[in-house]
Amino acid sequence: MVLADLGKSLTKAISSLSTSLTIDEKVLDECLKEICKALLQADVNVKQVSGLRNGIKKRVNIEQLAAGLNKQKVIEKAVFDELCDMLDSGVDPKKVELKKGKDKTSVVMFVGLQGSGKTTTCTKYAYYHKKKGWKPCLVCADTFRAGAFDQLKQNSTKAQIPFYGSYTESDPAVIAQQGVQRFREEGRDLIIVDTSGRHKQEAALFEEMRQVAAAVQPDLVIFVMDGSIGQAAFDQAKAFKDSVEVGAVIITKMDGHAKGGGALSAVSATHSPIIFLGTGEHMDQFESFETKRFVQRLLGRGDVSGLMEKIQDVIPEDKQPEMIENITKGNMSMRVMKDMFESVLEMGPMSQMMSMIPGFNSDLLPQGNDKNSQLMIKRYITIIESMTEKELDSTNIKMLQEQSRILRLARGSGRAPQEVVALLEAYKHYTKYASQALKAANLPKNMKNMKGDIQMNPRQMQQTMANMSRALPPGLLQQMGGVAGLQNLMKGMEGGGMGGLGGLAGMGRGKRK
Ligand SMILES: Nc1nc2c(ncn2[C@@H]2O[C@H](COP(=O)(O)OP(=O)(O)OP(=O)(O)O)[C@@H](O)[C@H]2O)c(=O)[nH]1
Repeated sequence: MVLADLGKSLTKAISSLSTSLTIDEKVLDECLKEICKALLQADVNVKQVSGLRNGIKKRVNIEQLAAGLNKQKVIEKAVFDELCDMLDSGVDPKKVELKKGKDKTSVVMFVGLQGSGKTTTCTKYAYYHKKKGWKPCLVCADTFRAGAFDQLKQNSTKAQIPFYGSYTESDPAVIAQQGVQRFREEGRDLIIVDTSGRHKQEAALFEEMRQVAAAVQPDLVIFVMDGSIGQAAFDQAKAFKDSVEVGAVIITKMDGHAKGGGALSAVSATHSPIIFLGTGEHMDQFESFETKRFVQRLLGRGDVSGLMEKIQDVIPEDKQPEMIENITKGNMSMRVMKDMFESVLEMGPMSQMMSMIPGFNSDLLPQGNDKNSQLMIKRYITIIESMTEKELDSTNIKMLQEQSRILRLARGSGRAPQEVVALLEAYKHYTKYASQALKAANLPKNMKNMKGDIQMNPRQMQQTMANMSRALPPGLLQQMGGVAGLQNLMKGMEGGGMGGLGGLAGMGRGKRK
């Protein structure tokens, strides 16, 4: 999970309240001390930390709290609200959201220092929008770094996104203008322009940025910065904002960097909205940022809306009702199972998805296991691909388990017979428990509502996840810490594992966007 350590420390500090017999000023101060320590360790600026502390104290006046009020819940809510305030730039991210329109082309220009992850992020941003139905394309206006052209070209080929660049033209403004013109003529609706970086903020970089901006007249300028620099992000973000009209910020390298929290709060303090976070080197390690959802996740409450958004991204809308209905009724064919596996692969790393589920702890997935589970799913898909049409559409497990069939499938897919057996076992688990899980969550109804509110309360979510966990293929279950790991998890979800934040339950049911 993003900022896992900070999240753990905050949750621990809040949970400590539940172990005190009475919550008085002293207990509150102790809890606040731990919260402040965690934030300072994440490199959040001292002034901001002390502001947050005072803010919580103001919101929670222990002496004046009416008797009978649940003090712990009042404190939890105050912590949540103050963290949201600290990470809120004051600018509504919706204002900078790209709007799709008939015959409309949006031009987005990326700026940032060298090595900040700008080029990687351009492709992630293009890929993200491609999955949402846009027709993105990439223009390389970075003539400063020799390898930039090839890097962006390679990335765009991998993501199957059109690319424009030049080995011979040395003026970035000219390349940018030519690329934008070409793609406008081709009817692309999102043109992303990657610009040069420099090792440090210098006049030449800012001048070049202004020239490219004048040439392409961007609808949005996105500043990309490296999250590992912590609170130093404030000066950097401000310098870019003062030199070119920065509309939004993307913070990269939020995976595994202790200082990420500092970077987030520092950028918000410059009043620039953060719209995405980079959480790894791969194309799908990219998450949209929304303050409340982020804080919910930070405090172990998951991000159900984000998870639903991901599911919606990968399962075509017209296929959703049919797929959900089939699974709910327990009529899942191997063909549907293959669609599901493919969707899981597209959704990105398992650990990222897990961290969006309330109460799930990213620690449950041992490091490096994302790759193993993806590999296993790919093998299952290979086996399914060697099935006949009749087998693909069958829901008759007995027929699929015939020995001669297992051997034929193993030969046809080049996999071991044991792997075919494992796939059939996984299929059995899925059909049984996925159906129960969807019924418990009333998903067929909720799928229809997804554009609006998500009507799943935390208890339903726990039930759903309990069933879903049982539906996991045995190998995958093992990688998640086995049955013991899951039992711990479920216990945690029922008790303080949701960060002891059960009282904030209603807040999870907000709007999607
Ligand atoms: N761990 C991690 N690495 C990242 C992330 N984003 C980018 N990187 C890596 O950071 C390094 C620099 O990324 P680039 O995209 O080449 O940086 P750049 O800002 O375009 O550099 P210039 O083109 O020289 O300006 C590469 O090794 C990327 O793989 C991220 O979110 N997490």
